[in-house]
Amino acid sequence: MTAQTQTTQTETYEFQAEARQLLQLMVHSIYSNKDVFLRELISNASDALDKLRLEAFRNKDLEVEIDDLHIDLEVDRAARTLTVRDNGIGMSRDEVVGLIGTIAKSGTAELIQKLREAKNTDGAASADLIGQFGVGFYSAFMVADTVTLVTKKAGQAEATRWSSDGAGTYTVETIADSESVPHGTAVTLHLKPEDTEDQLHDYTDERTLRDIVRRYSDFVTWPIRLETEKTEDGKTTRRWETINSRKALWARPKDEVSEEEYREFYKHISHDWLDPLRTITVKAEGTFEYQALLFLPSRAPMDLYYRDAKRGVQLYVKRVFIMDNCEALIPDYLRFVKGVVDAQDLSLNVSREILQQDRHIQLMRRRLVKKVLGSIKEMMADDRGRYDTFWREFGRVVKEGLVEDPDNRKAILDIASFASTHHSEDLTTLRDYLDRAKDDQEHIYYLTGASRSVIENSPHMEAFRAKGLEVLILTDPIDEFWVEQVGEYEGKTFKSIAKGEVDLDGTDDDAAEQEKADEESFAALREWLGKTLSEHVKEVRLSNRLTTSPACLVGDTHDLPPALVKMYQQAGQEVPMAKRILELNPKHALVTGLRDAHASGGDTEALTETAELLYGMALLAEGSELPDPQRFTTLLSNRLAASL
Ligand SMILES: Nc1ncnc2c1ncn2[C@@H]1O[C@H](COP(=O)(O)OP(=O)(O)OP(=O)(O)O)[C@@H](O)[C@H]1O
Repeated sequence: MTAQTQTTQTETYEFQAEARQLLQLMVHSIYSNKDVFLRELISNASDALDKLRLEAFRNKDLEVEIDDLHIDLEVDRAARTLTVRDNGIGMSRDEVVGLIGTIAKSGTAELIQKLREAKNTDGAASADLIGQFGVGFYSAFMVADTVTLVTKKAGQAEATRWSSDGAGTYTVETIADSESVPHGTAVTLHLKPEDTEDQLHDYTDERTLRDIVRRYSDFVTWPIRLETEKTEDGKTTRRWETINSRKALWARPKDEVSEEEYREFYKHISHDWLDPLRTITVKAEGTFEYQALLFLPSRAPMDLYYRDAKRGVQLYVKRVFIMDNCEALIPDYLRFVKGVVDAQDLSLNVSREILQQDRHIQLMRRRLVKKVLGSIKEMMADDRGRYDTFWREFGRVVKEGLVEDPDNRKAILDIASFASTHHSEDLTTLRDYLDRAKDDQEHIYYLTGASRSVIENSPHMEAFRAKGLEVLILTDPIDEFWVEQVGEYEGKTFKSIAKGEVDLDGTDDDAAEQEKADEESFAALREWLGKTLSEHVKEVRLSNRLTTSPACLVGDTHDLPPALVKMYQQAGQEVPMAKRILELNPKHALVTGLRDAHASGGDTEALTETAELLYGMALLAEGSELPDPQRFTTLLSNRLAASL
């Protein structure tokens, strides 16, 4: 943002690049339902009133009147303007520049990139994308050519005027006669001409405004007022009329609230433009009374995986807004849940620190978590399609709970689903996995890796495929952590197929005899290979998990898997990489050939090179990196050249 011109008081600024790009999308209206601009402006005004009431309560020196807080819609039909005015907290000049001229949200750049791509192909897709983000104030430019904002921060003397046509720049000036400006914010829209074909309605029309407010903002706790005209006996009078019912939705009995009201409330608090996937209501009576109205969104927000991702639950105390992003109420792994919790018996002065320690709050949090997990479970049973959408969007985050929240492990595993070798696309629950398994199967087999195809083609999978045993395919980074910690589900232990020995079924006598013979005939090779590859592996043994590959690498049961070690190392922790075990397929020609060449005292250098190649191939087959790719390719190309 750079100041280009400067008069005594008016400065022209450029919008931050990302803000400019988003604005352009607004001006060119990628979103078909333009009425929602009013919801966004009312929502901002309502937040500003909440903030002022709280500030006045906390700061007794702030001399402001808070008995008559409201949002006014003012219409000037002749000038074709609509003003949304609140007498809330207002903004200082610096805040106007910082808050309105820039977008400080994580993920903005990615969103714009995606929007650009989607816009070229599909308008609906881009509207969907913007829905995940919420553009708030900027949506005014869908319906207005010019937007002017006059604001004065409560308790300060200076008032500021901001104005822009939504192109590259905006102006900011300090108002000379600041005294006469009341605290709060007035946003004036110079409306574009009506164009019903483009769903651009006449926003100076009383009926239109009433309808939009009733539809989107009825439950806003502050009065939304409209100046109406009445002609009686030839005399016209004007008066302010409150046009929203102001009923706090969470306080009303569930059966008296329509689905649509819940949906609009969700959009009001979440700034999401899509409908929620599920609505969850909680009511607790007794010594600690509270009500909660929570929602599962239908789409993951852009910033879900950023460190500064906010939690979506707001805390109210006796209908008074206290704070956004209340981390004491909902754990990190449910950070996507949006909603409101209204507690009766807390002080309005409650701070984040106090909340963290409050025993009642901890109990409340536990109950909310149970309710959310329970609701997901219900959705799994009664609406599988919705559950699948939910899990696709949020499953990765929910699985963090397996590590973060040991008390709810079972409940989380109950609602989790996983890719598996049972089906190429559909996910499976653990319950279904166990139902398909043979009664005597003691383990839930899994393999972690970078992608489905790497896992499916890994040599570790061979014997399991041959025996028709189902293996879970775990590809999310978080999977590496929880499988290590969770241990079991319904008495069956999780077992990595790349760790420890496998004993897939009782071996018959013939097989046992064969095994014994193999052990003897490969003993010398194993010993020699163990020495030759000692830098890389701690042991060489015969495998019964391979059918087609010559060799694979496996970990000891209690070793950390290499991917996990790498993650810890990237996070700056010193964790040594444990050497693994090289398993040989005694039926593979390369392995028997190597045994024979070694037994007959073949060229040591050539044998050593073959050993190195064998180790390298085992790494490649499981999708790991080679320690020295250059050397591997040299050895391999020499071999290939010699064979031609
Ligand atoms: N009427 C208002 N009174 C006081 N501050 C306001 C008002 N309108 C906007 N703001 C400030 O400007 C900021 C940006 O508003 P904007 O509507 O663009 O985004 P938002 O409401 O924070 O989030 P979202 O993009 O999800 O709607 C707000 O967070 C608020 O601090």
